[in-house]
Amino acid sequence: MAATAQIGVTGLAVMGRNLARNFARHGYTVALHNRTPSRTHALIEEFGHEGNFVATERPEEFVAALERPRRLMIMVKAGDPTDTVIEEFAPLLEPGDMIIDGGNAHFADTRRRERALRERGVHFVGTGVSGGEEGALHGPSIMPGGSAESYASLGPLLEAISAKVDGEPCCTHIGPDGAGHFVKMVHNGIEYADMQLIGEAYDLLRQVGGYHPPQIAEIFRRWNTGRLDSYLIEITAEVLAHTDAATGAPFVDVVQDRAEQKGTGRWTVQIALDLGVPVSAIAQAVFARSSSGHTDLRAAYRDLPGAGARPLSAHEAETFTAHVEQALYASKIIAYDQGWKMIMDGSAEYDWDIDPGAVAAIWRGGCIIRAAFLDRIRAAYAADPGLVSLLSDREFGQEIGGAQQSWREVVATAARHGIPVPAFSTALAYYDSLRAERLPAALTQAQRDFFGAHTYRRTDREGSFHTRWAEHDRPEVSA
Ligand SMILES: NC(=O)C1=CN([C@@H]2O[C@H](COP(=O)(O)OP(=O)(O)OC[C@H]3O[C@@H](n4cnc5c(N)ncnc54)[C@H](OP(=O)(O)O)[C@@H]3O)[C@@H](O)[C@H]2O)C=CC1
Ligand SMILES: O=C(CO)[C@H](O)[C@H](O)COP(=O)(O)O
Repeated sequence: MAATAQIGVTGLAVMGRNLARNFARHGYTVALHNRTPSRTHALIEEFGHEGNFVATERPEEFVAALERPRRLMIMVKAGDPTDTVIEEFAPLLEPGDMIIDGGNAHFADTRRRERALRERGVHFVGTGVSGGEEGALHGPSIMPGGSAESYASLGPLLEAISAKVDGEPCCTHIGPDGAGHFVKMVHNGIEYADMQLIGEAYDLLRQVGGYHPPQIAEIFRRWNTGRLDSYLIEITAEVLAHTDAATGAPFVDVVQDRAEQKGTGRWTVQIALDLGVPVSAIAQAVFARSSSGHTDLRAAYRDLPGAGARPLSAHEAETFTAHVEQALYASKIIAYDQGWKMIMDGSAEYDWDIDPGAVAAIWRGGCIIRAAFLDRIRAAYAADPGLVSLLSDREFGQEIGGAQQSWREVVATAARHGIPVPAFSTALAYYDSLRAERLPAALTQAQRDFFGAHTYRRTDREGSFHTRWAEHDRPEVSA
């Protein structure tokens, strides 16, 4: 077989198929492979006219169809299937060739795979891809890791198929080995938090505001023309305006209220715990999904006493809606701030040298969390590349300051009406913890010293100290 393809894609389910079509639509010849050949043939039959494809069935044929250095993209189910596919293709490759894993792999797996393939001279490029099925076809946000050398060869192809904002590609080299998959993982963690916050806003507008789903869809549409302008707000309006054809009920009412997850949000929280980064809004979003699925616990708690929601008057509901918009925006700033802190701490831990402004820039288009807001984050890092927190940026600081009274009103109202708002309230608690002059952490340290002689530091002098709590006069000693 002649080596005519600039890129090959193996794994032709929703993502791989559309990425392959996107490459072909940009003029690249694309070799195709899938474990089950019928998917390859279906793609050719339906979309073969869109560009130059080389359909293959055997791994040897697939590799032989690729120009050197070979660029072989894997779009299969993350986890063991990715290792299976690597083991199948790696022996057929030569030094300088590239394997690009565009699946949602755990970055630790990517680091392991990159190390192993580097020993054979093959570049392994763990690449985050976001945008879902449509994004894959029309322009996703792409987060490649791996070596700078591999990016020099691969970058132009990925940039060509990525989304564009102001003419700039939503793709950049994130950093070595697992950096791309790490950043994609945090993207998904933020995605979980954003979705949970939007869900809480919807619940409040419905149960306290007394609005029906189509009215809430209108509110979201209005918000989508302002500072909350984002893909997730846009699709929420579409979902809420949709009527179920079978029952005539609002579609949202016929969907079971048990949220599922594939794992990237959970990984974000697990890794955040290891890094010691307090991503509390993301964690609450993960826990909210898991508690929604605990039907046994929900049945056990259902009849317990609590406040019930009492809809407000129309006039009060209008004021309340404005408060909810402020609370949603303020909480969103916190969730993104936590995500960025995690990216920067991960970058320091693994020596990746990630550019925080570049991450904001490539998330402005193509990805699920794309939002007008990301351009503001990009601008904040452009103004101060060493920004410790988004809230150190004057504009974000002023905005959250302006929103905080409404935010408190919303969290208090939710508590009074018995509406769970774990993400709104944890975001507010995070804000208040970090701005507090003194925290009860002092008491925690004293308790730890009492029961475990763990020592404490004093406010008035240097050093570590221990109080001998069991002795009568409780003497303090230097530790
Ligand atoms: N769906 C989405 O919105 C997004 C998905 N992703 C990630 O992209 C990747 C692809 O996702 P998606 O398109 O949804 O497809 P799936 O995750 O559903 O994976 C299906 C593909 O994996 C192949 N596959 C599964 N097991 C094996 C195996 N053991 N050996 C070889 N091939 C195998 C299937 O082949 P076969 O046809 O033979 O069964 C099929 O091509 C995943 O890692 C996913 O996490 C990333 C961003 C968004
Ligand atoms: O990567 C994605 C979007 O960015 C995928 O859609 C992912 O599956 C979303 O996560 P989950 O299924 O856990 O909600």
